[in-house]
Amino acid sequence: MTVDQAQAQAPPALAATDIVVRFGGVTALDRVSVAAAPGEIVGLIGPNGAGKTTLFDALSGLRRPDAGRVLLGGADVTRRAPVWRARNGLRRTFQRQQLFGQLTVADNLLVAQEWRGNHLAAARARRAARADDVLARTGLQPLRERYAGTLPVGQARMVELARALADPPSVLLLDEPASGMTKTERARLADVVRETAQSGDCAVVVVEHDVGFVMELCSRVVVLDLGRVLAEGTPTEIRDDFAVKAAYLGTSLAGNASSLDGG
Ligand SMILES: Nc1ncnc2c1ncn2[C@@H]1O[C@H](COP(=O)(O)OP(=O)(O)OP(=O)(O)O)[C@@H](O)[C@H]1O
Repeated sequence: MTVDQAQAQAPPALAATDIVVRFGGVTALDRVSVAAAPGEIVGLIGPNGAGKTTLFDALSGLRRPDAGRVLLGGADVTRRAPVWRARNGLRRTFQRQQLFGQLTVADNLLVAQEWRGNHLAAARARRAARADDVLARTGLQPLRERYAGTLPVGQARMVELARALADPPSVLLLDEPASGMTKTERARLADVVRETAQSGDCAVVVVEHDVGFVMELCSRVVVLDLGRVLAEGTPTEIRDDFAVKAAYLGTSLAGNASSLDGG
């Protein structure tokens, strides 16, 4: 069975249907639906203010939608708190970093596993081994004893990703993970995300302003504009979609229209 066939058969790890979020008179999301299967990497792009972060907030439980449903592994979690979703496999990073700056890199990864609450020596050793494994996979081993708050932005972003992986996720939401990263860091980020999706059977949704990065990394792309799904398809289909180009032109992201053309 090919990966595509397996994904077609598997129930979505994450599915949101007809999500509506309003802020007073502003409809930030207007019946938005999005799904991601285990092993799939979905890109979520759109101009500033399109509703990308609001959708992540609804998916992760930080904002209760005015309408619509969020399913995690087939279970309706719409009314579940963020912590419940996190304990059931959903992890998220934020547009603005949310690291524990006064802890070391290694401790950031250990804290992420504390909710398991088992403090027997064997359990602690398992958590430390898992943190070591993730630090190695993300190239962060040399920084393990550094305070997270002292790291440059690209490395700090990688620590955020590593912390999200410290306890294996079934769904991973990444909000602008590549922002502030060097080219080398981006390449590593892409490798780690691919590996997480494939070997961890994890559904990944990536919000990223770097459209070229999204087109390279994702097998499917959803384009939001003014709180609605403007287009959805493979990177090639999205590149060819005139409406997508029109949405990007005339916004502060106009420069990315050329990324749509150039890949
Ligand atoms: N807390 C809030 N109160 C009022 N309006 C909000 C709030 N959060 C978001 N909005 C509005 O909702 C809409 C969607 O915002 P959102 O931040 O989700 O967009 P975005 O696509 O993530 O944008 P960006 O790419 O700039 O991060 C915008 O019109 C924004 O002004």
